Amino acid sequence: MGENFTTVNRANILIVDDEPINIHILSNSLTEIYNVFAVTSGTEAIDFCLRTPPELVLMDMDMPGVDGLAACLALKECSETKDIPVMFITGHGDSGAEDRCWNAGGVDFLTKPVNVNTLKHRIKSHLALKLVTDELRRMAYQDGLTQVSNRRYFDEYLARQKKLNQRSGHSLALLMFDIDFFKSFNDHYGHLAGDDCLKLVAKALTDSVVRPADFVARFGGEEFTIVLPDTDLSGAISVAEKIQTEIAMLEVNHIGSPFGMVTGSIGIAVSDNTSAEQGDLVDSADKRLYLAKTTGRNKFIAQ
Ligand SMILES: Nc1nc2c(ncn2[C@@H]2O[C@H](COP(=O)(O)OP(=O)(O)OP(=O)(O)O)[C@@H](O)[C@H]2O)c(=O)[nH]1
Repeated sequence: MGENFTTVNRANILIVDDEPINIHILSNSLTEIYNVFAVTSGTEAIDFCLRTPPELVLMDMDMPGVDGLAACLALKECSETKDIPVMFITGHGDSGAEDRCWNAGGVDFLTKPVNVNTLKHRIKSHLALKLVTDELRRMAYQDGLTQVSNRRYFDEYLARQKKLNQRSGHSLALLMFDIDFFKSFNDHYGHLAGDDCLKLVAKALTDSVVRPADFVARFGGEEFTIVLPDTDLSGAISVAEKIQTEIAMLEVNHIGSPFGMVTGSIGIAVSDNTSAEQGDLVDSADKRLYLAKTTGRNKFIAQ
């Protein structure tokens, strides 16, 4: 004994098994260390993971209806659940069954009856690995200064939303936001104050959007983008107004601006089935941002 299994304290683990007795055995050996949840079918597992993604899934292979392999494949195909590690636990010890589990996207394979000690070690190791990969993924996709998503993630997210938007026929809105007279802000208050200002603006932008699919990213320098899925022109305009209010509420003094305070300009582009944007959404939003800049700043332009 003396082994410490709590590297990832109270991680959430989902057990998927159609036999309550198996759930009972596994859950009894893990509840002291982890938050253990259980469902009895592949369909319930997918629903659970979409609503409250656990850190790890222990998946039975054979289940009536959607079996473990199909459930794992479905989890791997969905962007919200694809990074949840799935460990298969099965009565089949043959290499064919094992191959099917790995091919479905499983990260591990244990045969019944499960050796509880082995199970705990394997879980601990997978959770430690997930912690590191989650952190690396976060660093790869987040802007280090403002903590909002970076340009790389924005490109991926927008491409994904465009595809969804084409399939559903719903509208997709994009806002480009740029701080006004930011060069003179840096020149007057210094670069560190400029960095603080960027952080405040990023927070104000994040506070301006409410839906889970709404997305804020730093496009580069003092320019940010906001992606609003399933949002039409009037929805995009109301978000732009909210952004202007939030930025005004920051009350950051800016002596080099005619407005006396930090403000921003916004270009809005919306694509939908009826009035598809000519060309690229980013390009359209950028052109309108430029127009907002050249016609006074501290405003938004939508068409
Ligand atoms: N502090 C700080 N400044 C940055 C950062 N990234 C870009 N900038 C500054 O943002 C300023 C952008 O200046 P310009 O592109 O001339 O735009 P502007 O002064 O805001 O003028 P308008 O956009 O026309 O209102 C430059 O001085 C950059 O150095 C950053 O990460 N931190």
